[in-house]
Amino acid sequence: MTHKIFIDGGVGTTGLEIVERLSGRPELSFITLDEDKRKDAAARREALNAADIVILCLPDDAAREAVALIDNDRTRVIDASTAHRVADGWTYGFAELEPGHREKLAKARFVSNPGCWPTGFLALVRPLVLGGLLPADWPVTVSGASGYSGGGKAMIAEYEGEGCAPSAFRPYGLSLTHKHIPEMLRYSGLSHPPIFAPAVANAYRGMIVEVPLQLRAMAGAPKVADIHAALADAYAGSPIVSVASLEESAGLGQVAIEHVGATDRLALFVFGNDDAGQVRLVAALDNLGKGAAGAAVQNLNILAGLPETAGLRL
Ligand SMILES: NC(=O)C1=CN([C@@H]2O[C@H](COP(=O)(O)OP(=O)(O)OC[C@H]3O[C@@H](n4cnc5c(N)ncnc54)[C@H](OP(=O)(O)O)[C@@H]3O)[C@@H](O)[C@H]2O)C=CC1
Ligand SMILES: CC(=O)N[C@@H](CCC(=O)OP(=O)(O)O)C(=O)O
Repeated sequence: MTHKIFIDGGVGTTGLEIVERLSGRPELSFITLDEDKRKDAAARREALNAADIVILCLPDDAAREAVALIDNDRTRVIDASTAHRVADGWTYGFAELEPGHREKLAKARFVSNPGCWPTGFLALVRPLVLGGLLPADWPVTVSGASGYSGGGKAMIAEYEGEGCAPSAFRPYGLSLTHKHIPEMLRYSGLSHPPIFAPAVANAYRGMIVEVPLQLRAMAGAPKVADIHAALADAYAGSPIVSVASLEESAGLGQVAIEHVGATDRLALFVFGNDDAGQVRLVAALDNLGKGAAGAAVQNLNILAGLPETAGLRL
C-alpha cells in the first residue's frame, strides 16, 4: 500500500527539507501542484482532499485555511505551523513527550508539529516535572539561540539578501508574549509560563535551548545526578534523543549551535555543580531538523505505521 502525501507549502524552507527526507521512498506517493497553482484555493482543496496525509508548511493563517478546505473525514493532517498546537481536537506531535504519547499519535487524525524552541524545552523539562524533580510551580527560564532559517524565507532574506547587514546575535521576544509560550506551558506541566528569552544567531541553522535551575532555592532539591538520571531514563534507547553522560558533558564544557549539524537528532546535556546547587540543562538541535522537518517526517511515519526513523537524518 502506498500512502498519498500532499505537502502544502512544499517550496518553503521547511517544506523543501521535508521533500528531501521523503524522496525515494517507494511506500509514499506525492501530489504536487504547479507553481502557478500552489496558492490557488481550488487546486489546494482538491489536493488536500485527495491525500491520505497532508503536511502543512504554511504561515498560521494559511494553515487554518488549509484545514478548513478539507471536507472529507479521512485525510489526516500534520501541521508544522503554530496554528493548532494547543487547539482542541489536535494531538501534539512530540512522540517523546511521555510514555504512551506515541500510541496516541499513531491513532490521531490531526497532529500539530511542535515549535523548534518548545522541542528543546519540553525534552529537558517534561521528564523532570513528571518525575517530581521540578515542582510544577517552579519559576523556570528558557533561553538560547536559533539559526536564522527559524524565521523562514523572510528572515533568510534579512540575513542573506543583497545589502543586508545581519546582526551576529540578536535577542528577541522581548515583549514576553512569544507564540511558543502556550505550548511550553501546556505540555511541560508547569503551572506558570516560563520566561522565554530567545535570540537569533548569524548561523543558517541549528539551535541551543538552555534551562538554568537554581536548585539550592528548592526545598528537598534533587542532586545533579538525579536530574541526569531522570533524563537518561526518559530517552533510553531513543534513536533520536540522546543524553550525554555527566562525565562527557563535563569534559566538553561547551556546546556549539552546530552540535548536531543538519540532522534530526536532539542532544541533551546536564551541566551541574552540587556545591553551588546549580544546573544548566542544554538541548542542541537543528531548528529545521527535529525542530521542524525531522519531527514532521517522524510523525508521518508514526501515523502511517511505518518505521519511525525512516527518512530521518540520524
Ligand atoms: N523555519 C523553521 O525553523 C520552522 C518553521 N516552522 C513553521 O513552519 C511553517 C513554515 O515555515 P517556513 O518553511 O520557515 O516558512 P517559509 O516562509 O520559508 O515558507 C512558507 C511557504 O508557504 C507558502 N505560502 C504562504 N501562503 C500560502 C498559501 N496561502 N497557500 C499556499 N502556500 C502558501 C510560501 O509561499 P512563497 O514561497 O510564495 O512565499 C512559502 O513557500 C510556519 O508556520 C513556521 O512557523 C516550524 C518550526 C521551525
Ligand atoms: C528565529 C525565529 O524567529 N524562530 C521562530 C521559531 C520557528 C519555529 O519554531 O516555528 P513556528 O513559528 O512554527 O513555531 C520564532 O521564534 O518565531
